[in-house]
Amino acid sequence: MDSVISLRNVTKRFGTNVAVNDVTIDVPKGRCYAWLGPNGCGKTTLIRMMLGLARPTSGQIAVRGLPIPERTRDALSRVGGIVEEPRFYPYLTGRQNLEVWAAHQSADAKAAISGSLERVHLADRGDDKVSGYSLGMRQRLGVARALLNDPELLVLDEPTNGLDPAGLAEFRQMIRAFVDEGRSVFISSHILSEVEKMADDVAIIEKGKVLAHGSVAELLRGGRQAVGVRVDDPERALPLLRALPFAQDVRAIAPGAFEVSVAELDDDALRRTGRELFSADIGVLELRAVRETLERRFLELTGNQAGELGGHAGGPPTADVPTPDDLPTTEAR
Ligand SMILES: Nc1ncnc2c1ncn2[C@@H]1O[C@H](COP(=O)(O)OP(=O)(O)OP(=O)(O)O)[C@@H](O)[C@H]1O
Repeated sequence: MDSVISLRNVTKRFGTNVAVNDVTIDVPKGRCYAWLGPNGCGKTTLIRMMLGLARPTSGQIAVRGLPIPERTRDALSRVGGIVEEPRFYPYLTGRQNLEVWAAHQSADAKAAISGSLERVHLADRGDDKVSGYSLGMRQRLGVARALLNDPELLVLDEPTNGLDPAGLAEFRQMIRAFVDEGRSVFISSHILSEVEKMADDVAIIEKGKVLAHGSVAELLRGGRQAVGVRVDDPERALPLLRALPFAQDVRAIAPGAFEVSVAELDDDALRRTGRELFSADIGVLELRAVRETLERRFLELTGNQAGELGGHAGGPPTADVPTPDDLPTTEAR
């Protein structure tokens, strides 16, 4: 596989605290790779090491095939990076900030300023002072700066922090456009739903350790699927649902609401579940396909309760729902 970043047994300790723990991954070229984990799991530390800003305690890092830190300068010549929040001179305009930065780079970087501002939809605000920018605009200006050296690889630490829904959608489109041009993007994030929409590949991290990695599609395929129903007569519905030939198990997830786990979630499973309930004259208030999400997968892997990803996860609505004694208990996922 052609990889743009390669990590081999990378560990970083701060005293007894292991911030990054024996990480081995390859980030394929031409894709968006997400490093996903809660606050404090070592995201910034890993990115700092990849950009030559910190040294690993042990292990090897290569970016664009060149070892870090020995060949950092060459390796990063076509890499744009943002570590933590991008910082700017507030009393200068967006364009002037880019000019200051480009002055330390190359003539090409200077020539790329207007194009970069356009790419991040800041062309019309480029001559306003950064002190008047929203957080989302500063994030985008950071990306514009990262684009000045025509990067093959963008490395962005929590780039969607603090963006509103419109800003998020715009950011996602921007990232996808880079990837469509054949560039590679490495982002860190603790926002599961965002990663699911934006990334091709993901590594799920807990306490500096990789719990699982692979393409988002693969990780989701391995997960649980179910038919979700809400009914007006749960007591009569439960035995009917349990008797469905394709039901693997039936979980109560809220008063009157169940999930019937199935091996294959197709229209037929939905149709037959509905028909069974209707024909027993049970009111069906809701009938839906429940597919695996990265959030569920993350919670399964970590055994965490919902919402532990720094308060942004907004987990499945199952964890705190009281469950009738005679029903199978809801597992924290
Ligand atoms: N310079 C440092 N000295 C000592 N400990 C550090 C240092 N930098 C990071 N750590 C510790 O390493 C661990 C990982 O921190 P890091 O900032 O990489 O996590 P993170 O996932 O980026 O968190 P956040 O999302 O909150 O920024 C934390 O326990 C942190 O306290």
